[in-house]
Amino acid sequence: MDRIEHYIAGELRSSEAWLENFEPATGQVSGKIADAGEAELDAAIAAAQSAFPAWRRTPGAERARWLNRLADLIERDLEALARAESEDTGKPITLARSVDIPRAASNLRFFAAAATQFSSESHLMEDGAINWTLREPHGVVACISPWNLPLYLFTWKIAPALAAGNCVIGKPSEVTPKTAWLFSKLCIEAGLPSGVLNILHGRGPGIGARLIDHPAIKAISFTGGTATGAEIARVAAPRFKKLSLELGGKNPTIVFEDCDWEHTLEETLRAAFANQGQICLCGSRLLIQADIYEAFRDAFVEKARALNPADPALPETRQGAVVSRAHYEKVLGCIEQAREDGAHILVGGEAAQVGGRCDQGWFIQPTVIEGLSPSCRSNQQEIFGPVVSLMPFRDEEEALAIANGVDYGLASSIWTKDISRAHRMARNIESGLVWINCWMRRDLRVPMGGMKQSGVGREGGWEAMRFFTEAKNVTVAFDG
Ligand SMILES: NC(=O)C1=CN([C@@H]2O[C@H](COP(=O)(O)OP(=O)(O)OC[C@H]3O[C@@H](n4cnc5c(N)ncnc54)[C@H](O)[C@@H]3O)[C@@H](O)[C@H]2O)C=CC1
Ligand SMILES: O=C(O)/C=C/C=C(\O)C(=O)O
Repeated sequence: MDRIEHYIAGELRSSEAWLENFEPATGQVSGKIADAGEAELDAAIAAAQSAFPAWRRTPGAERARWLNRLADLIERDLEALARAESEDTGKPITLARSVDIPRAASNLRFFAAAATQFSSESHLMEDGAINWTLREPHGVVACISPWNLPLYLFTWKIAPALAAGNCVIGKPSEVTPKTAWLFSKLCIEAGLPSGVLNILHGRGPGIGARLIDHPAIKAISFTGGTATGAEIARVAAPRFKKLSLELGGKNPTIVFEDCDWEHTLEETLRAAFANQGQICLCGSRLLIQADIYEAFRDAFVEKARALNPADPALPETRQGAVVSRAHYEKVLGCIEQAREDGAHILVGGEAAQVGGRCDQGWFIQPTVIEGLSPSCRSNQQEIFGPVVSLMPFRDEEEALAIANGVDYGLASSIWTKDISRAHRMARNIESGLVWINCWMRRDLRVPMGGMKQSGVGREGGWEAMRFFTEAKNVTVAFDG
């Protein structure tokens, strides 16, 4: 049984209170998680504050060396980390091995490079002055990450924060704490200076709420549900803490009659069901042009039927378990609600039975539904599970009206060979990310984030480095 402890001032540290950790594939307890309280928060803040003066003065090239060293250790331990991620989340081991853990290392390497390239700007004034814009780290910042891509999103936040010279209190999801705990052991092995990074485990409404409220926290980067994002904004905004909120989505996948058929089928299936539909970028509304609606629907349903949930530890598994009992019940409840609203379930619609060691696991059949109006609950609320809703559309105008007719605006994908149409759609669609003939092709340099209730601010590339710094402009007059 794992005993998952905090990482404070360069050491592992436990708590009086403990939570249980579960393995979604078996539904069994896999370990205990220390649940941080006031004392651990105070210790972590004190450690970060005392590390900050030296860390902010550490040259970018040296901060980069630390981040690269941690990336090396992640790559060395890829197999163990992938296994831990799969056990903790229920995701297929193959996905953890090929996506989650390599991306965690890439995040660290990417922002290591950024630390060496991020520079001050200057602007000459022709009447005899020069502006010199400094970018200074905030001090102690909070990085709060969710359970769907645990180490991937944890490192996506802490890497730019550290690269920019901040000291960090990381708060991984209490649902999937394991890889952040293994990462803290790698930080100890690497000898990362004490207090530069601290990791507190525990309940969101407990230590998470305390953390965002703490006056020493100058900026908060959060990824998770929209309701939690709203609560964080309510607490943080009146104290003028800097906020980056990456929240939910109800993303449209828009398939035109001239799409590349096989490629579109494969990729829209992946967009709907990757990680059991538990990625904020997943395409949970599949809009299909009327002329091809029935043929595309039938081919899509056939492919979805073949995605049998199975033991995530097996290398051939493509669909694993959903992350927790609570989430399993939530998703099944959403399917029930769709039924009540009159949905026609084309495939799935039930819990999936996976035998053997997974007999008690939290598996849901990949589910495809149709027949609901764009405005009904199932087509408006984020389900965040293996459920996709199909809707026909006549033309671009109707596709845009459906696509934009939700409170979210995170991601969209457009499938057509007509590049002019693709550009017109991209211009008019309300989402922070638009993919044309691809889905989730990630370039770490691009701004990543959403419009409307999908969030505030952007992550990635220079956006992240700017978020984790405060601009200070110095104007120097000279005799021209
Ligand atoms: N990126 C995304 O779009 C994600 C969306 N979700 C959505 O959110 C729904 C709820 O999932 P949850 O696990 O409850 O996610 P959540 O948004 O509550 O949790 C994300 C992180 O926030 C922390 N947290 C929770 N309450 C907090 C508070 N008051 N102050 C500070 N930190 C807090 C959690 O401990 C966790 O580390 C899901 O059903 C799903 O629809 C969940 C995870 C990721
Ligand atoms: O940055 C990415 O590649 C993916 C981000 C995904 C999320 O933020 C999410 O699913 O919550």
